Amino acid sequence: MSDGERVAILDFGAQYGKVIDRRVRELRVQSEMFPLNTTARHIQELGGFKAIIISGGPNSVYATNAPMIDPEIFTCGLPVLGICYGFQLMNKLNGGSVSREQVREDGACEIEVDNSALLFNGLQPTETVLLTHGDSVSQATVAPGFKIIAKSGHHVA
Ligand SMILES: NC(=O)CC[C@H](N)C(=O)O
Repeated sequence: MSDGERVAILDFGAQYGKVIDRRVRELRVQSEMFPLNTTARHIQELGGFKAIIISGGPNSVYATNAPMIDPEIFTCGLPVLGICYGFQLMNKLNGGSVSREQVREDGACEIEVDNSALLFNGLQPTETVLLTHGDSVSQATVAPGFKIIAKSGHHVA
């Protein structure tokens, strides 16, 4: 990205929202955090945004009053990275579904990564990451047109 270009982070209440912000800035890309109800139109009117990140959050997409997102976020032409709740919401709103697992994954967990995917360039095929979720998306529930490029399922801590 060049000067003046930036990433919009929609904050769904993750404890690590500020960490996402800091990590993006460490990549020398400007970022700005917005409340979860920010519209795609608002982001476009501000100008200069080249991508959108949707953070995680404490809710389940099926909970009563689960926070929603402007669906135009997914059609406004900007690439979108959904993390945790953000990813689950993205999957649901694009025709997939989300299921509640018997066992939560919290803490350090091993994940398998398709490091031929651009997003994971430079990572090892197996990485240890911090997870906190009870809902999941699987091959059976992933939205049409989406491709799974990382998966969890093995607790290591
Ligand atoms: N980390 C998150 O965003 C968690 C999302 C959701 N509450 C879950 O348990 O799966």
